[in-house]
Formats: sequence, structure tokens, C-alpha cells
Amino acid sequence: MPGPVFDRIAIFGAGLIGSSIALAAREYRAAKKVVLFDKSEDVRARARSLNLGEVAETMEAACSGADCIILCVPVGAIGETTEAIAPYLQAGVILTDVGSVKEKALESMSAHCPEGVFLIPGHPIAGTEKSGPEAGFASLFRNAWHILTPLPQQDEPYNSAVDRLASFWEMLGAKVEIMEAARHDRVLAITSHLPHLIAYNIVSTAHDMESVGEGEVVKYSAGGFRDFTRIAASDPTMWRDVFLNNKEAVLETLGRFSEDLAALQRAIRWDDGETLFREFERARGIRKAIVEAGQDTDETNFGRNRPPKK
Ligand SMILES: NC(=O)C1=CN([C@@H]2O[C@H](COP(=O)(O)OP(=O)(O)OC[C@H]3O[C@@H](n4cnc5c(N)ncnc54)[C@H](O)[C@@H]3O)[C@@H](O)[C@H]2O)C=CC1
Ligand SMILES: O=C(O)C(=O)Cc1ccc(O)cc1
Repeated sequence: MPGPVFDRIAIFGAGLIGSSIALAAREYRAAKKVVLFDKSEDVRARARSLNLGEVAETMEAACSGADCIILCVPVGAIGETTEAIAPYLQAGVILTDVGSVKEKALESMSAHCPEGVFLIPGHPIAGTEKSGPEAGFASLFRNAWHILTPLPQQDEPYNSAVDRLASFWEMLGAKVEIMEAARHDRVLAITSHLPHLIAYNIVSTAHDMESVGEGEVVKYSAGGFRDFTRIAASDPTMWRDVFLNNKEAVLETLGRFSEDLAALQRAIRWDDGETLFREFERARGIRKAIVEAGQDTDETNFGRNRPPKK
């Protein structure tokens, strides 16, 4: 077993992701010491009583002596958090984040990041619809992807810092991929951001239909709708920030999606069974290929680890 990658990690934001990193770093011995800070006094008190690690009362105390700082705040708060901690960032420290959008996260961190700090944005493709420090669990990142979007064309000692950060995430059980930030944002727009938008929308539409007297929509909903309601329970602050910060890629993807949806709508209107059958068969084939390629098994879990039953 390799020893801890970091002596001391400082986690800013003790919600679902921050608390999961704290628990995992301790359980899998990826860091010798874990310190957390949250701007909310209430969250700090809850993190303390959950025994997530040392909870600092100031940003300065959290940063002091840390060799890796992980920002686990909503994407819209990454810039202000970096600005607030900038005076306490020593040369040689790794500064990373877990934001669901990478170009804007990089922009907001680099605007305030002092020279000599290794800025390496990242995103665990693992989560749940829950938020807050109670929602975290150590196995969240196991077998899930962790995407790092390092700055382009760097050399030593930056590249070694990237390797160290990758080793840290691997110790938490993740599979690390290196990707360009813009590409990350385009890929996640279709695979994660749009599905969340659709879930929020379908659940509201169904509820509105119920209230205009169509009745019982939610009561008789089958499995597919239930999954949408779970996703629609996700944190509104986090998702507002995702859409405002990945605007271009999401609007582009939404345009394509709406066109394809309109084609299906048209096929239904004109009793065009051939088109419907062809499109459904094509999509079904895509799912079949994913399963056959072994890309959706317990080991390649698409980041859908659940908290262990108490
Ligand atoms: N929820 C999910 O499934 C996933 C979330 N992410 C990303 O992780 C980040 C955190 O998300 P969650 O842990 O789910 O959110 P959360 O709502 O559970 O926790 C966020 C915490 O950040 C704190 N916070 C906000 N502004 C702050 C500031 N300026 N300084 C210090 N603390 C501050 C809040 O008080 C809260 O405790 C987001 O950027 C999100 O995009 C990434 C992968 C999955
Ligand atoms: O709970 C779910 O279904 C998710 O999709 C979790 C999730 C949310 C946001 C991310 O950036 C990554 C994973």
C-alpha cells in the first residue's frame, strides 16, 4: 500500500463532495491530515459533530501548512473563495476544485491564484441528489471517473504536481482522465447538465398538469419518472451555477436536442411509425453496445455509488 499522498489537505465547502473527500481521504489513507472550512457556521458545527476531520474557524487556519487545497463550493463561489484564500496560498501548494464546469472554474481560480501555486482543476463524475455534510460517504468516488483539466503545455514541476493529484484521487478509488476544459464542458453538457435540466422541467410540468385537473400524474408514474424526481431533488444553487457557467455548451446541446425532439413530435403527429421505430431501435442499440462493451457494470458505475445502508 502506498503511503499518504499529502500531509495535509484543506477542503473548502463541507457539503456532499467535501465531506465525502474528507471521509475517503481518511479511510483510504490518502492524506495524513484533513482540515475543513465552510463559510456557514452551521455547516462547520455539523461537520465537527460528524467528525469529518479538523474543522477550522478561519480560512487562514485552514490553509496553514496545507500541501493541497480542494475547493468544494458551488461553481459560482469558486472565484470569491480563491480570492479570499489567495493571501494564504504558499508557492508549491496544489489548488484544485471539484466544480461540474471546468472552463469557468479555471478562469475564476486563475484570476486570483498567486504565482507558484499549482492550479489543477478537477471534477469527480460521482455524486447524488443530496447535499450537505451529512450526505457524504467514503465510497462515493470508487470506480468513478475523476477528470483533471490541467493547464496546457506545462513542464516540471507542474507535471509532477498533476501526477500527485492523480495519485490522490486514485487512492480514493477513482479512475483519473486528463481532458481539455472546453471538451469537458461540451461532454458534460450532454451527459449530465442537460439530463438535469430535463428532470427539473419534466417534474414541474407533471406537477402543473396535476394542478390543472389532469390528476394522479405523479401517483401513477412508473420507474422512469421516479428517476427524474430523484434528480430533480438536486441542489438548486449548485445547478443554477452549472447552467449559468456552462451557458454556451448547454445552449448548443439544447438546440440539437430540441431539433431531435421536434422530429419525434412530428413523427407522432403524422403517424410515422417507421421513423419512431427506427429512432427507438437506434437508441436501444446504443445502450446495448454500452452494456456489451462492459461500460455499465458495478465496476464502471457511471458515478452512481449510493451511501451504504445504515
Ligand atoms: N452534488 C453532486 O452530485 C456533485 C457536485 N459537484 C460539484 O461539487 C461542488 C460542491 O457541490 P456539493 O458538495 O454537492 O454542494 P453542497 O451544497 O453539499 O456543499 C457546498 C458547500 O459549500 C459551502 N460554501 C458555499 N460558498 C462557500 C464559500 N465561499 N466558502 C466556503 N464554503 C462555501 C456551502 O455552505 C455548502 O456547505 C459544486 O461545485 C458541484 O458542481 C461535482 C460532482 C458531483
Ligand atoms: O445523482 C446523479 O444522478 C448525478 O448525476 C450526480 C452528479 C451531479 C453532478 C456532477 O457534476 C456529477 C455527478
